[in-house]
Amino acid sequence: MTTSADLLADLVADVDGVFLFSPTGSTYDDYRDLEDEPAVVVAPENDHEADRYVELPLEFDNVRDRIRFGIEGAMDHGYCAEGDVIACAVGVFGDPIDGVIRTPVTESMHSGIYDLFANSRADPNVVRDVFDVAIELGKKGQKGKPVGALFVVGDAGKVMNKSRPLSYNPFEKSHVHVGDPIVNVMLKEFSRLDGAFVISDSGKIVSAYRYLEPGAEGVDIPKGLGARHMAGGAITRDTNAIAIVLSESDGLVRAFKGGSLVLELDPEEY
Ligand SMILES: Nc1ncnc2c1ncn2[C@@H]1O[C@H](COP(=O)(O)OP(=O)(O)OP(=O)(O)O)[C@@H](O)[C@H]1O
Ligand SMILES: [Mn+2]
Repeated sequence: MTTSADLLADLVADVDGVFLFSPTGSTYDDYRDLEDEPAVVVAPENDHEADRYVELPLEFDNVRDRIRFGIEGAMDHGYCAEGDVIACAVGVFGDPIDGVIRTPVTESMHSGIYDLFANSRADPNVVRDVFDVAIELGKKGQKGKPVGALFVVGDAGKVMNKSRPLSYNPFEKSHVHVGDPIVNVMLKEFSRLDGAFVISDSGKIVSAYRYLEPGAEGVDIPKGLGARHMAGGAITRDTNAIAIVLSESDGLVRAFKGGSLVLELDPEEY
């Protein structure tokens, strides 16, 4: 007689590695002394001082994105490689781990989501802060109305060279950084107006109201997206910046790098 537990055990049979997504201390302790390869911890902080650790810069409510991020990060650290099969223990409904997902490490897992944070010119914390602003703006809108916004992050000198002002720059002589508490308020206020925000590698807001003029050649952007997304995508091909775009029409936050769409998030899920 086979029990359902036997069948379910097949899910984790013969895996090459176990990834624990934001485990509690006691869960991590249970795995600490495994005979096989130690588990990889994927979490916002390395609370348990795991030897094999991938930092999660955003919560990634979408479990697929979370797993993709963890696997790409782990590949980058040399914790797994193409062809491996991984058991990912994740919290789908909340904090404690409540699910296990078996996934092979394949080229198609590689969406560039890790690369976006880890290998951008801008500081990963700056990238995260800009995502936070875009997500918050997407949730709340401006006085209840949906707003769109375009943030170009990193390689600011080159971005400035490939753009022109649409209006006076309110950040001209200021030294405001994306992480500053006042910034959320300011960016929300200015996002009602046209153009892009330009942000430096270290998070300084260089300009608002920039009209981007990149070459649109060789840009691979899904059909149906308009000028804001096209300009945002294209500038990331012409420069080493990344673009984070909040769409006024569908409310989604998208990120572009190297001229391609690498991430799509729904602010309502955060
Ligand atoms: N080249 C550009 N540089 C900076 N901002 C731009 C550029 N092109 C368009 N925008 C901004 O995007 C706004 C919306 O344009 P459009 O509707 O064509 O874009 P979209 O990609 O469909 O974005 P949304 O999904 O928010 O509607 C414009 O009002 C303008 O503020
Ligand atoms: Mn539009």
